[in-house]
Amino acid sequence: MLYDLLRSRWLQALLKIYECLQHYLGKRPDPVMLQARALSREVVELLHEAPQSGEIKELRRLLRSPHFKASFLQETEELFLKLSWFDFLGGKKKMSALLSAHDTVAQKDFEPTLPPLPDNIPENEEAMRIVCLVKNNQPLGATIKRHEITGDITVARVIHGGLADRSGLLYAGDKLVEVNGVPVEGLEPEQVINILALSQGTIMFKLIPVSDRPVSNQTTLYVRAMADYWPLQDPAIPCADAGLPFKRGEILQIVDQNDALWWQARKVSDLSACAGLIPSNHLLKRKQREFWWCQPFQPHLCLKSSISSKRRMTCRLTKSVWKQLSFNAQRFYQAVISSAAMKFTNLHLAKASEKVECCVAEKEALWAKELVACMLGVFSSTVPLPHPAGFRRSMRLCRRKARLNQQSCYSRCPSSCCSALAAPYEEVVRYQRHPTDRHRLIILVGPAGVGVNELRRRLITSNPREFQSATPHTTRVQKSYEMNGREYHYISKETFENMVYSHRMLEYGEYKGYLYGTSIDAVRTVLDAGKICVIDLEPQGIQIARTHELKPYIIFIKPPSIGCMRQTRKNARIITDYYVNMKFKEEDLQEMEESAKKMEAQFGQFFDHVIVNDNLQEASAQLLSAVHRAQDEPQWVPAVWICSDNQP
Ligand SMILES: Nc1ncnc2c1ncn2[C@@H]1O[C@H](COP(=O)(O)OP(=O)(O)OP(=O)(O)O)[C@@H](O)[C@H]1O
Repeated sequence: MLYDLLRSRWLQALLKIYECLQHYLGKRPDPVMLQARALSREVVELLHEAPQSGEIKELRRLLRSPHFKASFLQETEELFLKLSWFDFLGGKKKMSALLSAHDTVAQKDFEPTLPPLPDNIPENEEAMRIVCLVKNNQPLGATIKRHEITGDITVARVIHGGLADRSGLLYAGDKLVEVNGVPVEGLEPEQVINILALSQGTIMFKLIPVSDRPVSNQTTLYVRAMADYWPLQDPAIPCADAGLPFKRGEILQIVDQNDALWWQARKVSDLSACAGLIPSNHLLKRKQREFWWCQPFQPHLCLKSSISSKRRMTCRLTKSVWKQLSFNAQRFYQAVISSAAMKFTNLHLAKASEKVECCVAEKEALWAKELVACMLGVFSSTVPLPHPAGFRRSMRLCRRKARLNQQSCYSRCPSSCCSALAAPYEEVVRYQRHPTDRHRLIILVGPAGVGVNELRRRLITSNPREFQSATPHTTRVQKSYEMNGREYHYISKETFENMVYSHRMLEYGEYKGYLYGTSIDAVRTVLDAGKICVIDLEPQGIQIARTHELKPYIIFIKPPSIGCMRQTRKNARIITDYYVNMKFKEEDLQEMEESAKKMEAQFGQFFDHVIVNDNLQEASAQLLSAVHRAQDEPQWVPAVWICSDNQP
C-alpha cells in the first residue's frame, strides 16, 4: 500500500510543490507579493504536469485566491498541509490510518526510564563516576578482569561499536566499585560477569575512572585469516559471546591491537557490525602450534588422489583412428572395451594389446591385428594432436601421479603443509591492476575430474587472443609431429632438475619415467605477450605461485552435490592412468567430493573465488566474469605484493 502511495503521481506532485515552497521559505523573500506571484506561477506550472484530480483542482483554486497572496510564507505551508490532508481524508483513508498509527507510536516512549541517581554520590565528583547503561537485549560490549597488581576489578576492554563504546562512558582501565548497587570488592570477575549477565534493562556502574585514558592512535589493518577460529570452542577467550568467529580466507578489519593477546576485529563483509574479539597473531600462532603438537600427523596429511590408480583399464581411440577401423573391428573393439578390457588393471598398453591378440579367435586375427595396430597407433606419429598445449594428457596424468605419491609432504610442499605453523593472519590491501600492468595469473584448482580442464579449455577457446595456457616442460623425447614450445618445451633431465632447484617450477612430477612441469618462465611468456595466462595447478603449488610478480587470482572449482553430479556427469569422461577415458563411477564422485572438502580445508584461505561446477555453461560464464573481475576490479591481495621494498 505504501509503495503504491509513494509512487502515485498526485503525491509526487505534492512533494514537488512542497520542495518548491521550502525553497521560497528558505529565501525569506521581500517584497512578499512579487515572490508570491512567482511562486504561484511555478506551482501552477507544476500542477499542469499533475493529474487533474479533485485535489489538484482544489489546490489550484486555493493558489489563485486572494488569501494566498496575502502572506504566503505561512499560508503556503498551511495550504500544502490542507491539500495533503484533504487528499488523505478525501480518498486515502488507509494513509490516514497509517499516519495516525505512526503518530501514536512516535508519541509513545519506548526507552526504559533511567533510575534516579543515588543520594550518596561522593563529594569529589572527579573521583567517582556513575554510569547507567540500558542493555536492551544487546551485550554490554565490554569485558572485565582482575588487575594483576592491585587486585581491583577493572574494565579490561571496550568493544568497538558496542553498547559501552557508543555510550562513551566506559573505558578500559576504569575500576569498578559497584554494579547495580552491589559492591564488587572481594568478588571474582566471574561473579561480576554473572551479575551483569543477569541484569536486564538498566545497569548502573559506580566506578573510578582510569587516570590515563589510552589514546588510540592505531591505524586500521586488514588481514586475511589463514585459519578457522571458533570462539565458543576456545576456553581461553575472555568472553566467548564477544568473540568473532571466522573461517580461513575471510578478510578481517582489525580495529584494536592494544591487547597483546586479544585483538578486536570486524569482517569486511559486515563492517556495520560491532567488533568482536579475535586472538592476536602471536596468540593464534601459539594455539596452532599447541594443536599441531597434539595431532602431529594431522598437518602432514596431504591430499590424496581423487581418482585412484586402481582404476580399470579400457582403451580409447581418437575419432580419426576410430574411422580407420573396419565395421567388424569397431564392433570387436567395443566388445573388448565393455568386457575383457575392464579387467585389464595395471597393465601397460602394450601388454593390453598382447592380451587383446590372445583373446581373439583365429578368424578374428585380422581385426585384432588391425585393432592392436590402431591402439598402438594412438601413440604413433600419425595421430593428430588431440589437445593444445597445457592440456596434454601426460601432463595431467603426471600431475595425478604426483598427487598420489605425496606421502612425505615436506619434500614437495613444505610451505603449504606446514601452514598450521605459518602466520595465522596475512596482511592484505586493496589492489586494482592498472590497465597498462601485466595481467594477473589465473590459477584454477580443483579435485581431479571436477572439470577444471574443461572449463579452462572453454575459456581459452572462447577467445584465444585474450587467454592462453602456459606450455609445460618435459624431459621426454619430442615426437615427430610435435614442435618444441608448442606442446611442450623439451629439455634435458639435468636442465629440468636445475629449474626445480632454482624454484622456477610452479609444479612438476614424473610420469612413465619422464619429468613434466609448469615453469614460471612459461607463465611469464604468456603474460609478457599481453594475454591472460590461465593454468590449472595442484594446490600444493599455490604458495610458490603467490608472488608479487604473478599476483595470482585463485579460483577453486568445486563439485556440486553427488546427486547433481549423477545427473550432469552421465556423459562425462575422466582420464585414467592408462590413456583411456572412463565414465564416472559412484566411487569417483564420492572421491571427488571428499577431495574437494580436503582441498578447501587445507587451502581454502588462498581461494579468491569459488565456482560450483554444476551446469557447465553457467560455470563457464561465471569463470569468464570472475577472470575479468580479477583483472579490472579491486581485490584483496597480500600487502607484501604491493610494498615495493618487500617483494617475495
Ligand atoms: N558441469 C559439467 N557437467 C557435465 N560434465 C562435465 C561438467 N564439467 C566437466 N564435465 C566433464 O567431466 C569430465 C572431466 O572433466 P575434466 O577433464 O575437465 O576434469 P579435470 O578436473 O580437468 O580432471 P583432471 O584433473 O583429471 O584433468 C569431462 O568429460 C568434462 O567434459
